[in-house]
Amino acid sequence: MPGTEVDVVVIGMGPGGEDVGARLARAGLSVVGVDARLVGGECPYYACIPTKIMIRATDALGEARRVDALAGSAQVAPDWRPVARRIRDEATDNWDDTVAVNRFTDAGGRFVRGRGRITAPREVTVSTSEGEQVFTARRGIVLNTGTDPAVPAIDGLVETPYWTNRDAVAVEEVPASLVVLGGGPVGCELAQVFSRFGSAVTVVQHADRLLPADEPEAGELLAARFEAEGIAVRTGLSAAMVRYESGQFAIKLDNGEALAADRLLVAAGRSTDMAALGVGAVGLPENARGVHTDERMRAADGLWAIGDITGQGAFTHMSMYQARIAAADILEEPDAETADYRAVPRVTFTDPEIGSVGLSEAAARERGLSVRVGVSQLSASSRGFVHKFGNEGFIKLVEDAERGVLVGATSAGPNGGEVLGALVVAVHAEVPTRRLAQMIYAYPTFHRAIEDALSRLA
Ligand SMILES: Cc1cc2nc3c(=O)[nH]c(=O)nc-3n(C[C@H](O)[C@H](O)[C@H](O)COP(=O)(O)OP(=O)(O)OC[C@H]3O[C@@H](n4cnc5c(N)ncnc54)[C@H](O)[C@@H]3O)c2cc1C
Ligand SMILES: NC(=O)c1ccc[n+]([C@@H]2O[C@H](COP(=O)([O-])OP(=O)(O)OC[C@H]3O[C@@H](n4cnc5c(N)ncnc54)[C@H](O)[C@@H]3O)[C@@H](O)[C@H]2O)c1
Repeated sequence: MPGTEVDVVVIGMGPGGEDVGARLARAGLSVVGVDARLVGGECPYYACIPTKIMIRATDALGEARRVDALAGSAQVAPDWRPVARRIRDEATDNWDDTVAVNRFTDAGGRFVRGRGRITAPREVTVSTSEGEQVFTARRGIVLNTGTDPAVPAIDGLVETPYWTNRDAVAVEEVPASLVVLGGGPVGCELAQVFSRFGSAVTVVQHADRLLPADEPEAGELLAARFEAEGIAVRTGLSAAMVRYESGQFAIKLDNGEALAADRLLVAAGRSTDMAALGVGAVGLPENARGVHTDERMRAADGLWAIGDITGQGAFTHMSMYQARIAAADILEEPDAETADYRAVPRVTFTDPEIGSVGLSEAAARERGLSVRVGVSQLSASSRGFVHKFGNEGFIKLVEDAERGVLVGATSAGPNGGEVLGALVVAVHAEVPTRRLAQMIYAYPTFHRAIEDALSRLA
């Protein structure tokens, strides 16, 4: 079928898709952006922004509860309504993307709401509420279709009104009790949010620890804090059966243990459907979990892929980073930047915050590097002494001893994600650990623990 000719079609307008589309349109290309749901993707409407608004409120509650120990007395009466209101009114415009669509069309792009599918090389067919539209993309197609919440194959689960992150961000009332299936970043962040707002929360985690992608010390730290705050954590377990009757979930774990809760949040990872995107039409495997790209984000002739589907880290900053690289390649910019994944930062915004960059100790050893590790506890630092309640955390450094540079680091504790910034520079710029040890670290800060961890490298 002959289609409308344009320069580029962007399928999926997540953070990176919106960015690459606007960059190309501003550069004078004719760009069609296609999204089946909301322009901006998961991050502003269902993920980063609404959950971080929840966490801002949760952190305020956590600090207020420390007043009695530090500064007199404070009565804390959590109220979810301001949180729900901020998410609905300030963050998501009641899940309306008019502002984002206008931002894209003001940049010169054309937006089509519908589901896009690659039907031939450089050809996209979009199913809209008014029928099908076909576009031929002279320069090519950019895929930024993201992921959906994975729903594990558990007996009875799909017949129940379980929540995913998309439901959890829109709740108007905090449930009295909640089971969270999955102890990754989504499960951990939301478990603490609902617990601090009064829910009785149990986290059921299949892996043997919370946040298994991070250093083991991070999972242990978080499990200890969860236990102290009354969040039950069951690791090494999953649900074998789920039922929903009379407003209650009945969950049978695979060790036979029975749990009951008002709500069940499924936070067990993400899924993709490559076959539905039609990647087979350009010779890519349809049963893959994502799309493999080169360092210019090229996936096939006339096809670029960015964001979660590239498997380089499901983060908004990754999607935006790759968008910049893909745009430069499509625009054939001289000396265009290429992708470098040595220093990918990630922060789980629990209290304590868990920030990490680069390789974990185990990953560095698996690569055969000659590893030295240095760990410093924040509670033993001057700032930790001053901070007292809520001072748990650590800095862990992973050095490639042969080259004398850091290849990975973790910063866990109060403002752990902010302290991480210095470590991201160190890993990214390969600053010699000798130079880092000669730096002056302000007293008494949490980041001064980096100096202590450097002195412990062994
Ligand atoms: C609860 C939660 C919290 C998170 N918090 C953070 C955080 O604090 N920091 C962080 O960096 N990351 C966070 N993330 C991850 C972050 O949301 C994603 O990495 C980010 O949204 C980037 O995804 P993306 O660019 O791949 O696309 P997405 O944001 O997933 O967007 C993809 C878009 O493509 C559209 N689409 C899909 N298929 C089609 C199709 N066939 N046709 C048309 N349109 C289609 C979808 O409708 C969607 O709008 C969080 C994720 C979750 C679930
Ligand atoms: N702050 C952030 O940057 C942030 C926040 C949230 C999510 N994210 C990103 O979004 C992505 C999705 O996060 P996520 O936490 O949903 O996924 P995840 O894959 O990181 O974690 C899911 C966890 O669920 C567990 N699990 C899987 N099946 C299970 C089952 N049947 N029963 C019990 N546990 C089970 C796994 O062991 C795993 O640890 C991640 O890649 C993450 O990096 C980032």
